[in-house]
Amino acid sequence: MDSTNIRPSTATLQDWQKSFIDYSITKNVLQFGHFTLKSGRNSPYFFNAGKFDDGLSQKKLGEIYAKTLIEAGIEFDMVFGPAYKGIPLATSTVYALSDLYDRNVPFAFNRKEAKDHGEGGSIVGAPLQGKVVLVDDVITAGTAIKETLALLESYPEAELAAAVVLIDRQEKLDGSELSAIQALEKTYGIQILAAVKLEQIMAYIDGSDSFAEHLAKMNEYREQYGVF
Ligand SMILES: O=P(O)(O)OC[C@H]1O[C@H](OP(=O)(O)OP(=O)(O)O)[C@H](O)[C@@H]1O
Ligand SMILES: O=C(O)c1cc(=O)[nH]c(=O)[nH]1
Repeated sequence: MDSTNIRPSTATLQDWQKSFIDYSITKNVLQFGHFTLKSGRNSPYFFNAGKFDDGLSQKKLGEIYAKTLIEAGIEFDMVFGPAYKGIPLATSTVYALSDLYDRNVPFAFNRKEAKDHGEGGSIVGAPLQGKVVLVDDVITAGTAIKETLALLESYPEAELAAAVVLIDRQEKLDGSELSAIQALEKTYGIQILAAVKLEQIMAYIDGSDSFAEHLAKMNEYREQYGVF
């Protein structure tokens, strides 16, 4: 790519966001290479929250979700984690809400395949009711959030009040100029919060020689699929 096409970064980063991105790189959660996304797009980077695979990681993540929710003043009654990667995130979030904010919040998660023995069903945990906050790792096309909205249609006492993700990939939906977050907020009126946006990840690695090649590929990807 011609370097004159690279848009200068205007993204600002708070210290905790820098620490989080740095930690994600250290844990190999934030990876660079060739990845096929659920949407079918070929991405030069991937955020694999499954590599947050120990107690300290989950503690840090729980704190980020809890802080994001509380500081945004979101009103909620329970937390929902969509399978699979949303499941540990939901437990870490409610643990942090209890530990740091003295709020004992119920949580639930789904099974990808309904169980037909034992307790049965596809929802595990607290009854789905009241204002639900979804926690997930990444938003790309918003499919996971739309699936949760569809699931909640069977639970008239529950409404999706908000969603919190770690990473907003800031990608245009096919045939649209809107990102998944913009489209979901517009269509369903739900608030979606992201701890870190792609532009902030790019600003963080900008200037580091070891990431220069990856950054160039991310710029190309962003020119093709990104919202600005
Ligand atoms: O915004 P979207 O286009 O839905 O993409 C993001 C979703 O994709 C991944 O989950 P995946 O469906 O791969 O399932 P997993 O949690 O079982 O890995 C990721 O954990 C998000 O939930
Ligand atoms: O869009 C996806 O499928 C996706 C992107 C990403 O960065 N991480 C992830 O788990 N899924």
